[in-house]
Amino acid sequence: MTTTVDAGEIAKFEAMAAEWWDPNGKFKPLHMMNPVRLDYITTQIAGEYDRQLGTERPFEGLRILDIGCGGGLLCEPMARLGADVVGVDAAARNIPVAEAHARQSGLDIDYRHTTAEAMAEAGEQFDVVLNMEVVEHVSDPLAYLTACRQLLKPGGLHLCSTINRNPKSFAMAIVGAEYVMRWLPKGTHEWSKFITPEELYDLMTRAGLKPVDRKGYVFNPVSWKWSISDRDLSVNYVTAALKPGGSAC
Ligand SMILES: C[S@@+](CC[C@H](N)C(=O)[O-])C[C@H]1O[C@@H](n2cnc3c(N)ncnc32)[C@H](O)[C@@H]1O
Repeated sequence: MTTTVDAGEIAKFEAMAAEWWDPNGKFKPLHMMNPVRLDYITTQIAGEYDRQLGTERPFEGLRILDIGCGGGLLCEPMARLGADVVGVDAAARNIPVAEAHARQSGLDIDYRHTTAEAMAEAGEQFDVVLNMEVVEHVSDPLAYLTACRQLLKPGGLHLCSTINRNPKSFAMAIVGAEYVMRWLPKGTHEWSKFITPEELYDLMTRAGLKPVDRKGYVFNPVSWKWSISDRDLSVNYVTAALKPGGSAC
């Protein structure tokens, strides 16, 4: 089995593992983006599986995999919405941090230290694969996305966010976030590993997924808030894709 794990990238996340749940720590940008990420994720899942947001446990009965789950910033809200959640990360130290937080929150989440390809080889299947801010950290994005597709049931939903590659994303995501605002440790991101939306659509298609939507996440420095944009995918963006075959419902 080939691995898509980039050991250098994983070492960076191992070193920061204790800070996952500190809103002012090294994962501050993810905490700041979480409301818009969750807005997109919940809307897409509810639309695909015909669930009513605002009701109690609308995701009951859905099996969701959060691949590259980190400390569980997305697993926990999915579990609160009633989903059966598996969180997987290649960085071993993330797992006890995520488990301890879920325990404190009274949530039952199945966290595992493994990889997408190992899970796919074991034949695991999910209704939804969340693949948020991970693809820019793997060694082989095509092999990684192929494993993500294998992990979906036919008709299943793949949600993937990452960072565009252009001069603006270099200025914002690396110079701005790492050197000026110091939201992230220097060296967290490698600009050359960023992926344009066109490249991601092409990779997903080659991996056997059918892209169906893409949106940008845009930061407003005046309101200090993130919002979702139909047009501006110049830095952070998110995509939805389906595994062909079968019906999602
Ligand atoms: C930027 S963090 C995103 C965490 C989480 N998805 C979120 O958005 O809150 C990237 C995570 O992906 C994990 N990771 C990187 N490469 C991976 C791989 N090949 N398989 C599984 N996890 C990986 C890292 O250990 C890290 O926890």
